[in-house]
Amino acid sequence: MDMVNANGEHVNELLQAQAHVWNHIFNFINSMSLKCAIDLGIPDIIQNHGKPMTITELVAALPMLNPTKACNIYRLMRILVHSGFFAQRNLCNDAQEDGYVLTNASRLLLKDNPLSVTPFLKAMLDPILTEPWHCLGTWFKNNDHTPFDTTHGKTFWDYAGHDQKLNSLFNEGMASDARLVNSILIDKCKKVFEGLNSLVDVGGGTGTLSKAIVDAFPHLECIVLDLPHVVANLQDSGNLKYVAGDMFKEIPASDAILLKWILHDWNDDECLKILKRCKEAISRQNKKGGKVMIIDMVLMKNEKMNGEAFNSTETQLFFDMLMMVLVTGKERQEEEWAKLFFAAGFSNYKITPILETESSKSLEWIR
Ligand SMILES: C[S@@+](CC[C@H](N)C(=O)[O-])C[C@H]1O[C@@H](n2cnc3c(N)ncnc32)[C@H](O)[C@@H]1O
Repeated sequence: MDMVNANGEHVNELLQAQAHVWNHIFNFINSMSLKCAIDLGIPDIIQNHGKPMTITELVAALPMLNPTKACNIYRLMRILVHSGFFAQRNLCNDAQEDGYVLTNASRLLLKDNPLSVTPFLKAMLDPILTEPWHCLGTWFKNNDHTPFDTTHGKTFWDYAGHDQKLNSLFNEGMASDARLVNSILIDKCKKVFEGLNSLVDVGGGTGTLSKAIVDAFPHLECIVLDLPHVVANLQDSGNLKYVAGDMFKEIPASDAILLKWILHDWNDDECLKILKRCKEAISRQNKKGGKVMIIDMVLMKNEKMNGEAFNSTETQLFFDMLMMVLVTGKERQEEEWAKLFFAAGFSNYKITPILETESSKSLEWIR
């Protein structure tokens, strides 16, 4: 029955609104519970058990668990079952017990999974990256470039250059995403690499994607250009070379340039500078022009955002906010990308969808 309170408000609607607010207030509990499960090694323990694992077995297998906390593990597991990271299966034993099993999402968090996203989770949920979210409101009222700068007094890139912990966490997080993209990109976009003799992976991190490209196209000479603290101590091997430098100053000459998760880190003016440096690098190699390959997401149009694909819309919006809080970048809709490409002097572009949240844009530049 639809009850109305003394103020004339519909009680059901009021309660739904309250639940909506509460769920958003407590959204961080999902991330932090997941982080805790990773800290405790729960996905790997369940995987190694080889069959559905009862709560008693799980508690017994958790290393260093304080015995007084053992009675709380089922509460952590309950919320993670609710959020889809574990499922429960009946063990068909006399006790009619349930055992925990992994889901597709927690399989992606296993240490031995070559596509594990755990390094990305550890980087994104480290307090160095989560603290700036508390400064978002302050940042809207001050002159700082990013909430990260407001919190830490320096840019994200400067911080990583001076703090080995953030440098490693971030590089490993990026490498884990690159591994997942590799597994799909090289097959789907083979044609893009055909006919190229050289490639510079600008901001290529520790070279995970470039290594896979060189393995798939052994004739290709590939340079990974990144900041000195990222490529220090990395060994060249075969056709793959590391160069320490600044993409805003100069990019080594090449037939083609790869920009994976670079342009979304920067605002439009900064992106224009990077794209111009890319064009210069290509024209030094080949007067006839060349190709810039961009791997980034294309934000869906506003009218589609409230449509059926709620999960990928939310992922895209999360990434866009992340770019605002940590760096000076943003996620872009196709029109925004096109404006940028034409402003930088490119004559054409082609978009190839890879994942729901990522796509590869290849820019043709013909002189
Ligand atoms: C979001 S990460 C992407 C890494 C890699 N492309 C990937 O997707 O796995 C951005 C990269 O740009 C690099 N970077 C930032 N500023 C740079 C600059 N001025 N010159 C060269 N690289 C830079 C960072 O060190 C970092 O490795």
